[in-house]
Amino acid sequence: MSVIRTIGSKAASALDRELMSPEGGGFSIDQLMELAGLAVANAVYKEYPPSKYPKVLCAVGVGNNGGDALVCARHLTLFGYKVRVYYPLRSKKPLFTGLQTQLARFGVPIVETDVQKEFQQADQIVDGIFGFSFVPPVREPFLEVIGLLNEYCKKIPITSVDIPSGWDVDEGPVSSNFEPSSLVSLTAPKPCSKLFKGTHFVGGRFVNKELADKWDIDIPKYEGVDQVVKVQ
Ligand SMILES: NC(=O)C1=CN([C@@H]2O[C@H](COP(=O)(O)OP(=O)(O)OC[C@H]3O[C@@H](n4cnc5c(N)ncnc54)[C@H](OP(=O)(O)O)[C@@H]3O)[C@@H](O)[C@H]2O)[C@H](O)CC1
Ligand SMILES: [K+]
Repeated sequence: MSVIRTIGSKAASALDRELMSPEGGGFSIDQLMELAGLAVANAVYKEYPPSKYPKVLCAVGVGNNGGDALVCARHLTLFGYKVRVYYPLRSKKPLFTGLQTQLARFGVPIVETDVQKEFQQADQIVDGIFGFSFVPPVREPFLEVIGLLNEYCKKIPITSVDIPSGWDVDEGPVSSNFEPSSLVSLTAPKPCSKLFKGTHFVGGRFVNKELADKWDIDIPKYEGVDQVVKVQ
C-alpha cells in the first residue's frame, strides 16, 4: 500500500474547481486535461513500452476521465503505439470534438461498436471510462465494456485513469472484480486506491505547495521532465 495521502471524491471535485478558478489555480480545463492525459501516456510508456505492447485500445467514457483518455490516445500515437479508441457515447462539447478531430488528423480510429473485437486485438488497454464522478451501479451503454475490463485484466495490462472504472471512489471494488495492472492517480490518490495492489503512479503536476497544504495532500517528488511518480 502506498503511503501518500488520499483525497475523497467530494474534496477531489472541489479541488478541481479551485484549480480552475481565476483566484485559485488559474488553469483551464483544457490545460488540466492535456497534462492529465500526458501523465497517463508517460506511465504507459514506462510500464508497457511500444516494443512489447504496440497495440493500445483506449476505452473512453462520457466525462472528463474519458477526455483524459482521448488526450492520452494522441500522445501514445506520437510515442509510436498503434492506437484505437472505443468511445460509445461521444461528447459534443467543443473541447471533446476538438480532441476527436486531433485524433482523426493523426489517423487514430474511433469506434462505437464491436468492443469485444477491439479488446481481442489489443496488447494493452487504457481505461478512461469512469473517474471521480462515478456513482454505482454501472448503467448502459457501459455495462459491456466494464464486463470486458473485468475479463481482460486477467489477460493483458490495463492502465486505469484516476480510478479503476466501476470502483466506488471512496469504498473501492464493492461491486466489481476489476483489478487493473496499473493506476495513474491524478493530483492525489482517491481513497479506493488504498485497496489497489498493482503498480501505482501519481501524475498531474498542477498543485503548488499552498494548495497541497490547504487540501491536505502530498506533492510527490517528480524527477525532471517526468509527468508521473511511481508510488507503489
Ligand atoms: N484535477 C484533476 O485531478 C483532474 C481530473 N480530471 C479528470 O476528470 C475526472 C472526473 O471527471 P468528471 O467529468 O467529473 O466525471 P467522470 O469522468 O468520472 O464521469 C462523469 C460521467 O459519467 C457518468 N456516470 C456516472 N456514474 C455512472 C454510472 N453508474 N453509469 C453510467 N454513467 C455514469 C455521468 O453521467 P450522469 O448522467 O450521472 O451525469 C457523467 O456523464 C477525474 O477522474 C480525472 O480523470 C480532469 O481531466 C483534469 C483535472
Ligand atoms: K478510469
